Amino acid sequence: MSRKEVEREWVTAKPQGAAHAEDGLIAFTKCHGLGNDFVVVDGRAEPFEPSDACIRWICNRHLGIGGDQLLVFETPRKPETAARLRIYNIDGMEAETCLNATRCAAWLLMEEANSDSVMIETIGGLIRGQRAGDHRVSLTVGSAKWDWQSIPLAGPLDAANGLLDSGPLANPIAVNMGNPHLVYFVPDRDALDVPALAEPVQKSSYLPQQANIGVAEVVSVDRIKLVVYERPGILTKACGSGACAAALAAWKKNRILSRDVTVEMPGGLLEVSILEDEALVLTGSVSVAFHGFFQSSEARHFGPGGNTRFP
Ligand SMILES: N[C@@H](CCC[C@H](N)C(=O)O)C(=O)O
Repeated sequence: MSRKEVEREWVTAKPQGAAHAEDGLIAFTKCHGLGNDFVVVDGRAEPFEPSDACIRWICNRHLGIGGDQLLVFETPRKPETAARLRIYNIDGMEAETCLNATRCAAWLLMEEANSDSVMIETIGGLIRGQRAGDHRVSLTVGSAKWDWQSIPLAGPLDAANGLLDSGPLANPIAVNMGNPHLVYFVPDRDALDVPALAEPVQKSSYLPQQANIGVAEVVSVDRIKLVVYERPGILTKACGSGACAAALAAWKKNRILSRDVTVEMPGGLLEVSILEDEALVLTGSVSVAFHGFFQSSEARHFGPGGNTRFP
C-alpha cells in the first residue's frame, strides 16, 4: 500500500466523532507544511473546546504532542464549506489565520472528500484550497490590508519613532494578511540572530496585538530568503502568511521584478503568485506525519502560571 493510500484510509476510515473516544481519548492528526507543524483535532461531530492550558500542553514539544499550532475543525456555518478552521497559537491565543495550517487542513479535507478543491471557513473569511500535485496544495488568498489601523499599529508607520527598529532590522513594511506582519529586508538573513532582534519589536507597544516578524533577503528578481519569528515568540521552519507578506512587500517596493516569487524558508520552498488585484496564490507541500490519541486530562497539570507538574 502506498503512503498516499495509507493516509487516505486513515482519513476516510476515522469515524466522525472519533475526536472523543469513550475513554476520554481524543484523536489527532499531526501534519506540517515545510516543518511548520500542527496538531489537528476534528471537532465537527463532537465539539472540542480546549482550555488555554490544554492548548499549551498539546503544543509543548517535551511534555505534550508538540506543534507550532493546534488546529480544530468545527462544523461550518456556510453550507459550501467543508469545515470551520480554528487556529490556536502555543500560548492558547487564537490566530486569525495561518496559511500553512490552512494548506494542511485543505489537504486533509480533500482527502476525506476525495475531491480536488475545498472551501474552508476561518475567522478571517473563506479560503479556497486546491490540489496542486501529490501532497501539494494551493490556496487563493484575498487581498492584504496596508492601512495602519488594520495591521493594527498604534499609529502611522512613519510615526513609530524607532519603536519598530532593532539593530539591522529597520524600516519595516507592515501588512495584514489576515494576521499582522512586519517585514524587514536585510542584506544577509543568515547572518542575524533573528529571535534576539525580533523579540523586542514583536512586544513593542506600537503593536497592540503584536505581529509576526519576517526577516527577508532578496536573492534574485524572483526569489526571497525568509525566516519568520511568529507570535507569540517562536521561530518557525516556514510561514505561509509570512511568505505572502514578504512577497507582496518586495513587489510593492520594487525589490523583485516577477509576480511569481519563490520564498525560501528554513523548511523549504513556498511559491507565491501575485495576481493583478493583489490577491495571492500560495503553493507548497504538505505532509501528514502521524496519527494518535491523547488524554485531555493530561493538560490539567498546565495551570495558568505554566507547567505545575514538572517545575
Ligand atoms: N503565529 C501566527 C499564525 C501562524 C502563521 C503561519 N505559520 C502561516 O503559515 O501563515 C499568528 O499569531 O498570526
